[in-house]
Amino acid sequence: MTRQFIVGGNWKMNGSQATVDSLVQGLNSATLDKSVEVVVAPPALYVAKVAQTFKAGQVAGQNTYCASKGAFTGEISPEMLKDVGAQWVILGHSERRHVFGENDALVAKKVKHALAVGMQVMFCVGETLDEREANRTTEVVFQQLQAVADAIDEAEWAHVVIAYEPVWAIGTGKVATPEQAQEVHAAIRGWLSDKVSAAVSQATRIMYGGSVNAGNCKELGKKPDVDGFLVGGASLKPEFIDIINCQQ
Ligand SMILES: O=C(CO)COP(=O)(O)O
Repeated sequence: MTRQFIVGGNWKMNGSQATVDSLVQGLNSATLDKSVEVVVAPPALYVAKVAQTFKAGQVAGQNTYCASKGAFTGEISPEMLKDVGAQWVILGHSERRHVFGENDALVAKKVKHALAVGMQVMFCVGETLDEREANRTTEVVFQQLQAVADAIDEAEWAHVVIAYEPVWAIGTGKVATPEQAQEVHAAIRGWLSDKVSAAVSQATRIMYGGSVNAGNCKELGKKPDVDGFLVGGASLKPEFIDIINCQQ
């Protein structure tokens, strides 16, 4: 089963109208590997603008709430993202979990709602350093997966990409080794086979995220269960193009 390689740029809370324009222009004019699916996730305020101007791929929101509308001050719905031209949303990012206190139950509700609306979801999982050092990596990741698996139907996995982002590797410059990434990706694929289905296990793409850059992407990308990257800091720099083209 060939899974299309996917590279996402999570811009997090960075940029301005001017820098967003120049990032989009840079990607639009670059020569990108056409076999790679590219998705960029600008801050919510810039999603509409990027959806209109970005020609090199698709656009994601970085978060949404689990309701269509209503008295939820400060939140946006997946319907709103879709309305302005985004097809994707990142959910369960470790910064949402650890800085904003989102738990597995809330993340699962958000995934369920975004899928019901017809969005594609990048669903993030990953362990903290303490959890890794206590040999709890797969226990934590499987628990995060289980919450979503309990909330969605087997067919809905077709619209989910899993992003394995070890918390200790995010924004720290400490990248997982290709072997560490492969080990967890293979465990996630095994879990999908046991708990969802063999077909979903084979078809679901698993991206790696955490200090990916132009220097380490080639080796990570060679691993059989690494189907792409979710890139933070380096997605704001010209090297994002090298990461997209890492398989050439
Ligand atoms: O959180 C990430 C992507 O969602 C990874 O961030 P960095 O690439 O900056 O480590």
